[in-house]
Amino acid sequence: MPSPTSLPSWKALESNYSSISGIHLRELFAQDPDRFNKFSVQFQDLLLDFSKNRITSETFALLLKLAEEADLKSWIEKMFSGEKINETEGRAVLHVALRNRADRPIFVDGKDVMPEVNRVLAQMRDFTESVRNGEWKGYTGKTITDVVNIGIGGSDLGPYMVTEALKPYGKPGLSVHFVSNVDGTHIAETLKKLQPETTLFVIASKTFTTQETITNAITAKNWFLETAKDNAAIAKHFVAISTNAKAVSAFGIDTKNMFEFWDWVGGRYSLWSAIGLSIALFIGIDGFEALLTGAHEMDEHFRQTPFEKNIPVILALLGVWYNNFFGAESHAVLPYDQYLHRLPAYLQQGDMESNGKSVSRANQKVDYATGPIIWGEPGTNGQHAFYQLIHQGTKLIPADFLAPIHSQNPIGEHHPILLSNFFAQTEALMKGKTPAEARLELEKSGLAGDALEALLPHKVFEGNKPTNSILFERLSPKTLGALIAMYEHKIFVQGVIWNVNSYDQWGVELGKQLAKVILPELKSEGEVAAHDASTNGLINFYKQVKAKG
Ligand SMILES: O=P(O)(O)OC[C@H]1O[C@H](O)[C@H](O)[C@@H](O)[C@@H]1O
Repeated sequence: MPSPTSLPSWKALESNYSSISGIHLRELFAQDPDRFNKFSVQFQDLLLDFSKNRITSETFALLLKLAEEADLKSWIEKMFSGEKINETEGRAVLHVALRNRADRPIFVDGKDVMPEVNRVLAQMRDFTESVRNGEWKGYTGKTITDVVNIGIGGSDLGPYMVTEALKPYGKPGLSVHFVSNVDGTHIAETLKKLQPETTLFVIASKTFTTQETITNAITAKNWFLETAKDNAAIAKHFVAISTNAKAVSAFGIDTKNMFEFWDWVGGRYSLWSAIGLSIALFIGIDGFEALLTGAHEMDEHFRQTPFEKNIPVILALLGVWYNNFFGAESHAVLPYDQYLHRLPAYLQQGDMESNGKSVSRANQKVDYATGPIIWGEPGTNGQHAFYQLIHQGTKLIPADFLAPIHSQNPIGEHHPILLSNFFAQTEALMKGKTPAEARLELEKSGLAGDALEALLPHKVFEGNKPTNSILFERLSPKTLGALIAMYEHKIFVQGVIWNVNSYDQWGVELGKQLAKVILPELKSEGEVAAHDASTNGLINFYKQVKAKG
């Protein structure tokens, strides 16, 4: 696979960029009344309007050509057929198998993975139903009222984001909590609200070696045993989700209370696996399967739709366009739905841990930009915080706006007000306000002379800021599944174009290694001198102040 910058379409895009970078989106809309129809796609209840992007038909054609030249079609087939495309770890990448509702056989090392996937799903069904209908009892015979998922990264962000997003579908009387941070405050504040006899702990860790998760799990176990005083009671209150049965039983959880998944499921792609147990407990297994169905349908759309109508492909190509040709460093995710408040955080791991790479699949340092910085907040909160910078700052921030047509809480005028802000913001970002328009407004307000001239430049909006608008009927489990899968495939396509392995994460290792060295130093007597002056200084300052009590 050659460097993307050597592809003919890349060169053509460079000259396309030179010819269109001076053109304003206003002009593009004025030139072509059909622009919305040309640059929007509908898939089921979801509409993607990408007409407010700085592209012409020629740009779009060249971007599609880039996908062809990057051999995207065959990469998609490689992923869906279980090829080991995570080369540095020698693993297949098969989150699509977890939601393969068509049960199409998918082989890894000559073995169809689907029977195992279905077995664990059936185990999740049995377990979640018995907890939800009260058959599963705690050690004193009470039903479970609280589920605490202990996990971090991919073993936290997905289930947390989804249970927040699907709150209206949750079972009344059953609450879910998430503890991820090793900061004792996280678990302490969570446990304050809970009773050991009605609490179920779900210890979620692919490796079951993650320091934060094991530390939190031990604290949870100690807290539980302080009251239960009987190790046999653990079986009723602790279950594990992992690929590492040995470590699970070493921790003291019976492996019959373990839900398995496999090394071909990446952590940040694992909410579809048993890692989704807390989701299934909260919304029920049928709701969880609806989430899988939504994702599966997006998978099929991605696999089978020509690139020009393929939503993940289009989003990915537009991202490449801004990242590599306009030099945009970040990408904002702006959900106009309070239930999606954790989506930006979830996508930070999904995207940044996947494509935050600087070495190519050819094991060479890349000389082009790869994954963007992902950030965002729900609308309208963001409008009153950072939109100023998007509108009038010096940086180009492409953004995704997402919203449901129907609110789950249709109270008074709230939802039309929310959506009017969505539409207004994307319009304002696109159109801006010209100096002539701003002047007219100021004149109408009675301003004149030097005062007007001084204020005028501050009142001008350049506009020409690109946005994607993604509207969907309502935030159901199925639609949410489709939305998440849409972003997963967007990330995949960008990884293919940038020629990086989106499925390893070596960059998280160094800090872990060094923390292992520092932890005993914090506990030992005397000053440390083994690090650089800054690190020594910080550690010794900590020790001095700590010693004072
Ligand atoms: O599920 P675990 O094995 O506990 O891993 C939890 C997380 O930690 C790692 O350091 C990785 O950065 C993440 O990709 C992973 O999701």
